[in-house]
Amino acid sequence: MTTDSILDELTRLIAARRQAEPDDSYVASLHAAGLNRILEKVGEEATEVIIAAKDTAADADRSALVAEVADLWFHCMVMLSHLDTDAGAVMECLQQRLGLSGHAEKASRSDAH
Ligand SMILES: N=c1c2ncn([C@@H]3O[C@H](COP(=O)(O)OP(=O)(O)OP(=O)(O)O)[C@@H](O)[C@H]3O)c2ncn1[C@@H]1O[C@H](COP(=O)(O)O)[C@@H](O)[C@H]1O
Repeated sequence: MTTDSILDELTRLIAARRQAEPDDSYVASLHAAGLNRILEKVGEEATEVIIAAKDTAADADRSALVAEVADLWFHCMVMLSHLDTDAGAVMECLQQRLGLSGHAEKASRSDAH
């Protein structure tokens, strides 16, 4: 599977699981618990990414870090779905930024002020 198709498939799965029974689906249980619970999970997973990155710095094995980033991306995707958008919108945003230096973008914002 390509990276694009994995993201598309996960986006489709997450949208479909929104209608499932919370007992049958982790995604449905997050929606049922509500936005605050989803945001709590995003915060927890972000913290776990930071801890894994610190631990990884002195280690050759990146697998724990990669797994924590996967957890964070997944929970962000559930958050986007809960708020009626998806990873496709984020990809479009990133596509528009391709080739635009972060420094140049920031300078263009301060010029506008
Ligand atoms: N990619 C994921 C995925 N990544 C992580 N997780 C779950 O996210 C949870 C993360 O939990 P934590 O790491 O915080 O550990 P925990 O101890 O369970 O956390 P607490 O809830 O106790 O705080 C675990 O239950 C993982 O199984 C995921 N659950 C589902 N998916 C995808 O979503 C699809 C639909 O899932 P269901 O809705 O469960 O059918 C699946 O087919 C997968 O493709």
